[in-house]
Amino acid sequence: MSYLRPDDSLALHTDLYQLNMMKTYWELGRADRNAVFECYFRNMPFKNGYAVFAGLERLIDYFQQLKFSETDIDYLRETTNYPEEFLTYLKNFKFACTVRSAVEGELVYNHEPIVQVEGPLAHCQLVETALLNVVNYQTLIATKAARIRSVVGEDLIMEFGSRRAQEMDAAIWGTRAAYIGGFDSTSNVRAAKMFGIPASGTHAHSLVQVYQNDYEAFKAYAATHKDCVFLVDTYDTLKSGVPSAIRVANELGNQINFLGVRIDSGDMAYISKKVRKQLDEAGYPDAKIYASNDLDEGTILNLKMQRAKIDVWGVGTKLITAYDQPTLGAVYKLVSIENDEGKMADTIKLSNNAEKVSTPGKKQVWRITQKDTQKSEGDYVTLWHENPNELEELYMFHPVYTYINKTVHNFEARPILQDIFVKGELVYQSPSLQEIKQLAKENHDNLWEEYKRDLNPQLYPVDLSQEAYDHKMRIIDRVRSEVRRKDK
Ligand SMILES: Nc1ncnc2c1ncn2[C@@H]1O[C@H](COP(=O)(O)OP(=O)(O)OP(=O)(O)O)[C@@H](O)[C@H]1O
Ligand SMILES: O=P(O)(O)OC[C@H]1O[C@H](OP(=O)(O)OP(=O)(O)O)[C@H](O)[C@@H]1O
Ligand SMILES: O=C(O)c1cccnc1
Repeated sequence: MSYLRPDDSLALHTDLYQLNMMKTYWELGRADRNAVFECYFRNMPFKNGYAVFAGLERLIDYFQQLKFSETDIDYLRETTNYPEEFLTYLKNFKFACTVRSAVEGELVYNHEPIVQVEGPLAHCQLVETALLNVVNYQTLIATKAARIRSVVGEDLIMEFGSRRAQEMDAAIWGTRAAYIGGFDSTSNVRAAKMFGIPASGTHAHSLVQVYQNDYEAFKAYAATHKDCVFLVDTYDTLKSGVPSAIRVANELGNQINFLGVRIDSGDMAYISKKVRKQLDEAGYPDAKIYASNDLDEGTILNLKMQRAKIDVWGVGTKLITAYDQPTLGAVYKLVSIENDEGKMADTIKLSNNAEKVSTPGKKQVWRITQKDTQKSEGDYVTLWHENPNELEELYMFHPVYTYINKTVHNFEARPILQDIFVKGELVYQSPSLQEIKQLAKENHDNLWEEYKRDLNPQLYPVDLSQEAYDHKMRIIDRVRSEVRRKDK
């Protein structure tokens, strides 16, 4: 394959402007200044009440392998005017940042840091693109999956998205994210092998088209497989598909496990009820009805409302492409930088849009839980040195609409950002994927119902500490008055 060099690395999986900024910092002696960047998103995906964090595993792999290869350096030499000294600097690059992050399966919310990178400015700058690439996609898909899980209840959900995913990486990592968010299995065998996710599947219309007859096709499949789910809608579900499935099941008896039938078109409420009746009357009350066809949480909820007799859901396109919202919109902003005196100076990005004004300073996010209910009261974003556990009561207020406030007593505060790398060394032991999935489920179970509803959930409070708020206001005033002075 001509496009992949033998030493292909992910170091160039970055925007050119990151390398150009690195060059500026390097040439002017700022590359090693300590910097803090934070990643956060501004709006809740799918207008959901929570998001499920995913992507850390791949980020860990990325940071661990982050190195410019020979051919990366050759490529830059050929295509840019970077001087040899800068190329040597890149060649010797060894990632030296401290990375703190929410763990996978954690519920996260808008306007709070979910990943923080601290270390040499040039290193922090290089990783922005890949970090956002991974977190934006995987957190989006895990959240979509959680929405779908929340409407199916205890039913099985199979991930069918690979053929429609935005390329191969998305199929693989989207599947993993979907599993974290609550899916039970995947049709993608490679993803199943890589991550230990159960692989599952039925068969396609092509099998029936090959035999040009439902009965012959199901008989062929049954002769070669013990577990059988027959796809019954190629010609006529009620008149041909289901009767043929029943005939094969009757003929083969215990030689097969007749698990059920799949429907993939038509009015699935109406058809599934008829199919249920046919299966029950034929003596197969345990045979399950599988359904697929552009399903998402909206259609599934609607089908449930119509009392569709569907037991297992196959979901592809609308999950893996996050059909109704193609990106999480997470950003990565500089919040603090070492100044000429060697002190950290907190920085801000101003905007006319209050939502887009960044919050200066290195921060921690604390999940505030009532001790008696064990339910979360909201998240409290503090400057790094603050610890709300030292307080008797906590005054929490909306960072824009400050009249929305409350005082919380008898609480505990759990830090969300965990140390993953310290000065380039991995210090975090990743849990198994099963443990991550379980954590996501427990977090979801422990959330108040009003944040979990599919439509118009309550806004989960993400508040700034008084100190973080005052600090932000002071910096806004200072920057504005400096701009005004220069303008005169
Ligand atoms: N009872 C129902 N209530 C609400 N939505 C449904 C119901 N039955 C099916 N749907 C959904 O309606 C859409 C129908 O899509 P479409 O018109 O492509 O299906 P079809 O014509 O039956 O099948 P195909 O084109 O794949 O042969 C799908 O998203 C499906 O999930
Ligand atoms: O509908 P999704 O949620 O994406 O689930 C995956 C779809 O993939 C298969 O269809 P196929 O590729 O044969 O296309 P078609 O049934 O849409 O024609 C399967 O029968 C599902 O319909
Ligand atoms: O196994 C299935 O039924 C399946 C797999 C991928 C896409 N659609 C259906």
